[in-house]
Amino acid sequence: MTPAVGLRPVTPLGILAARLDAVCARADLPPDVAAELAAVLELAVGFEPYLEQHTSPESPGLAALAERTRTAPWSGTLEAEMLSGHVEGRFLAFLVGMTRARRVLEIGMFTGYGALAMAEALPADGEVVACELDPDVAAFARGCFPAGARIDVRVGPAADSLAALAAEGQVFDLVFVDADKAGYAGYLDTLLDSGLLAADGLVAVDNTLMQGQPWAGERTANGEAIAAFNTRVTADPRVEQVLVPLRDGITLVRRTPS
Ligand SMILES: C[S@@+](CC[C@H](N)C(=O)[O-])C[C@H]1O[C@@H](n2cnc3c(N)ncnc32)[C@H](O)[C@@H]1O
Repeated sequence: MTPAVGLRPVTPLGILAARLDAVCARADLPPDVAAELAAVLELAVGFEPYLEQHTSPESPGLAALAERTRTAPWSGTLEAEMLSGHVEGRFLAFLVGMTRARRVLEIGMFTGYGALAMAEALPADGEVVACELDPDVAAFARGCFPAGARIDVRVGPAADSLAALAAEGQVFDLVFVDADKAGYAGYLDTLLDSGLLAADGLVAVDNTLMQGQPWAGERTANGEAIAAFNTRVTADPRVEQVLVPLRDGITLVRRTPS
């Protein structure tokens, strides 16, 4: 996604472009190095806008939700950059359509962009259940959803919501995991072990590139958590997976065919 004006880059490519831009601005570069760096910068800067331009547009409801999120006064651990956005939303909507999902679960809703993108792609009898820890952002999301959006919001720690959903006997065809990174391994175990994930269900796990931290530079706590999750899931014989380099990385996971 193209970072909106004022938003800091949060994808490996966005960070790469910003760092290259800073290097290119240096006045002490030899002309041939400056010319080569400028060409590399052009490649990096144009990549994510090109994806946006060649992806079907977002619905008016999603565009309005994204604008309200960008202009809201965030504080604490929540920030506008958390929003998944146009290209990722379209990707999630494609997953709903391709898997013919009727029941979708989101773990980590924020202002509801991913939840609404998936809900828009559901058949008439489908539903999204979206888990969110923060009651204020859950209320913000509810205020953004159009009438009849078919999104059941569960407020509280996702581990508790998953236990409740499992106790209710709920089963999901598609699950989007996008909450606390340290919780990812536990969420995947619960989905696989509790019956929450349909036998042929698909799990999409967000931020599995975590701004490049698993393989480059220093790691934050989130970088450590994602590196450990990636190592664990790759070695897990219960599942097969592919890491799609969209935005900050989305790993698609499903049970290994028997
Ligand atoms: C990256 S944002 C989600 C973005 C959203 N999926 C979208 O499509 O725009 C992560 C969200 O997970 C929530 N979260 C963090 N820890 C959580 C937990 N333990 N249980 C439920 N939600 C949690 C945060 O409050 C935040 O709103």
